[in-house]
Amino acid sequence: MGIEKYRVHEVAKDFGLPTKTITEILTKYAETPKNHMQALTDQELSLIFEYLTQHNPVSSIQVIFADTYKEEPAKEPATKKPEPAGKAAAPAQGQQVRQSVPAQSAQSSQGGRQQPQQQNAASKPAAQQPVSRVPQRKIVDTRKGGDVNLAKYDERLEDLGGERGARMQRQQRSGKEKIRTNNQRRGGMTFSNKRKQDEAERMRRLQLEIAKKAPVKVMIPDEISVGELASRMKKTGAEVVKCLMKNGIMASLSQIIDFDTAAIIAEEMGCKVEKEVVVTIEERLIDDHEDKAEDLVPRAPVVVVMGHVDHGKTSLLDTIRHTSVAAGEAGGITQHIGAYQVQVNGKPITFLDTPGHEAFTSMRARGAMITDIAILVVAADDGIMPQTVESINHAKAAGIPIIVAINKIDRENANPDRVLQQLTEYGLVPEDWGGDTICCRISAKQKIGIENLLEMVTLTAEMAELKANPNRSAKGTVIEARLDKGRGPVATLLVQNGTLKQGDIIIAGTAVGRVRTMMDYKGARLTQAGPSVPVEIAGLSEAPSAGSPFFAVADERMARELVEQRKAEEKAKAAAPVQKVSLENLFDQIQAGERKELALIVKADVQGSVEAVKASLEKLSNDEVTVRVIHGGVGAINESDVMLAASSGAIIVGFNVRPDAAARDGAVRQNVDMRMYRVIYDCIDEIEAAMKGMLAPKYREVVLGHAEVRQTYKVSSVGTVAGCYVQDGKIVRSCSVRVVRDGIVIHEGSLASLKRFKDDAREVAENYECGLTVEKFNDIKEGDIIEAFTMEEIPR
Ligand SMILES: Nc1nc2c(ncn2[C@@H]2O[C@H](COP(=O)(O)OP(=O)(O)OP(=O)(O)O)[C@@H](O)[C@H]2O)c(=O)[nH]1
Repeated sequence: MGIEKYRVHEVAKDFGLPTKTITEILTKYAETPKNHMQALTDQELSLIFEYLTQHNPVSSIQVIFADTYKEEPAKEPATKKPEPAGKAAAPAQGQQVRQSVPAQSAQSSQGGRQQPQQQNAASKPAAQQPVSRVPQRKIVDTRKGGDVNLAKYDERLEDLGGERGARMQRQQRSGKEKIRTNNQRRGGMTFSNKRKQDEAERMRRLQLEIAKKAPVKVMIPDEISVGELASRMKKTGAEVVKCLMKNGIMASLSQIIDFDTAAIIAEEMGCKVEKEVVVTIEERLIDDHEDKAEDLVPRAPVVVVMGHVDHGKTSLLDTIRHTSVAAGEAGGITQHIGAYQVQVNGKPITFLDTPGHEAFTSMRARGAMITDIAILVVAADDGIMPQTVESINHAKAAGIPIIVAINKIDRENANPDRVLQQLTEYGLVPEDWGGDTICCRISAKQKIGIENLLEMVTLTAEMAELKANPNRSAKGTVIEARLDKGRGPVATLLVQNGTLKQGDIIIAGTAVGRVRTMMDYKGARLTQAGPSVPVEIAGLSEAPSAGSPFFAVADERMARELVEQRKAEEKAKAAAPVQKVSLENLFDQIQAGERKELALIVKADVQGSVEAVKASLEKLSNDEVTVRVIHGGVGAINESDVMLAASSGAIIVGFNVRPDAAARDGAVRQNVDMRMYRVIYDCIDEIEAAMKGMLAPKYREVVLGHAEVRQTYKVSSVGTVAGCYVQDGKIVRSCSVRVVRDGIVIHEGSLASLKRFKDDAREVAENYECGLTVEKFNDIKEGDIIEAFTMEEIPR
């Protein structure tokens, strides 16, 4: 077209249109919108022409010719001044011109020269009709170029250039053709594009519709938060919460629900459920497959010795060890490694060489079930004592058989029958009396009845059909571990399944390493150890904690990765509070189906109270939750009670008793809920309310401190003054106090006075002495503990 730098505003001006109209056309149809100063490409120009052509149709063909004539003279007036003739008749003439055009069309070539005068006259009305100007422009550029002028040029070119001209002409034609078809295509494309878009939109809607109808497939892992489930089902959180509520589950978006619940909800909401199997490093690393029955072979039983203080546990363990060693290899030096094995009639028995139930319970608290049988040592001259009862309850809670060893029968005042009688009170009916509890009379010191006891152990083990598969990688539990100056971390391991070999890579808690050396309890080097064999090994990166499970693994790199992961988890766990059972969360746990049993430990000042409370509390059992007192005893709440509570998920209930310092610390550390009561009915009411979710404790007791009574003075006008030493915390004048004697609360009330030397004191801090009197209580004795406490409102 030969138009160079034809700017938007120029085009607009030429068409007599506002620049905005042109830019609008471009915005609508061109690829890039333009502002008024920008130059237009040929394509954009033709686009504008095309648009204006389509939107400004010409009324008749005459107009075109009229314009053709008008166009040329338009250039000439500058040189040739138009004659002012017929000025008045101009409008009418303009009309005439248009009508006369057909007659002139035949001689169109001369038209240009013959018309100036008329044109001049016609130019005015044309200017007065801006609407008609637009089509005029359009026609000049497209039609005129094609139909009139080009044909003329073609003729000339043909004459002039011959072949070349013909070629050019062809090119020109095809070029023009191209432009046209391009234009046509453009227009067509806009149209078909729209259709295509419509079509695509329809298809999209259709697919959506189908997708909506087809059930969404959701992958649900073992546990999932309500929010995550909602997003996986492509539903809103509210919809899911509503559905959960419909099913009787009150859960917020962040709450975790198990697979079964999630699956029910998902199916109800029209989804197809698939279980998501998440393979952790642990699962990849640790071979935890079930053994086939044919691979299993009998293994030695693992036995623990329990009982009351001084009833002879250590003596019994020593006797057994020495008897067996003496019998096996005379003069053999035994090494203490926390566990050992003895042979009874060619059958091995593994003893955990850690007397007492502390170690046993602490392991169980970690979930380690390592013992198969418990030997309960009861001194025949002493009978059943508090720790004997604890031991019975620990073993019962672990679900292992108990063999009673009635010890010290050599003593003169030994009364084994009384022990048998007492045992029945704890549900252990001796075989002699028609029950199924094996009771052996022994003397650990005099080595009487030991063999029989051991035979009974093997017999019990046989009954239990204890088996393991020695042909797999080893797994077991850490019995104890320490840091040896020369050998580094050393651990006693009990292999529970498989065979541990020297050089194996093992992982135990956050410890990892290769088994560098392996020894049995006699200190003899071993290259491998099968099921139920205790060994001491060196080679771990650190000393693992007792009770941790260990595994022999194949991939050291992955094992180290797992250790790192565990360390990070431990760190996170240490930062997060542990969710254990308490009366406050009991109802929630029952509701969530997490708790079917409420385990309680009852401690009271007298046995009568224990029995009464036990009976009343167990009667609270209902369809949803069973109340079970797993241990009851007389005396202060001790660390062992706390450990049992921690390992069994129990709440401790105390009547007129207090926890000792170790128990208090342990309870805080292990998050064990301890409830102290003075009246049985208060306890029953509170637990009943907690089970029904109606517990509304508004106040919480805060212990301020403890003072020990060192001296007492009788002052006639005031009563008994106690000279005390504040052991911990502080004693505050306005606080409440309880007087505790041997772990038993003998009085609860408030202070009548608090003095430092002769002056009244508002409070007395730790490690200071003070004098105090208790309101309406004068029976204070030396050695009593004054516990100071206040009631604090629990913020809701
Ligand atoms: N006469 C007699 N004394 C025994 C017998 N068994 C143990 N004793 C004695 O009872 C006391 C306590 O024995 P231990 O074996 O230390 O008792 P324990 O149960 O291990 O005690 P703790 O380790 O304190 O829990 C020791 O003086 C033993 O000598 C026995 O069969 N006969």
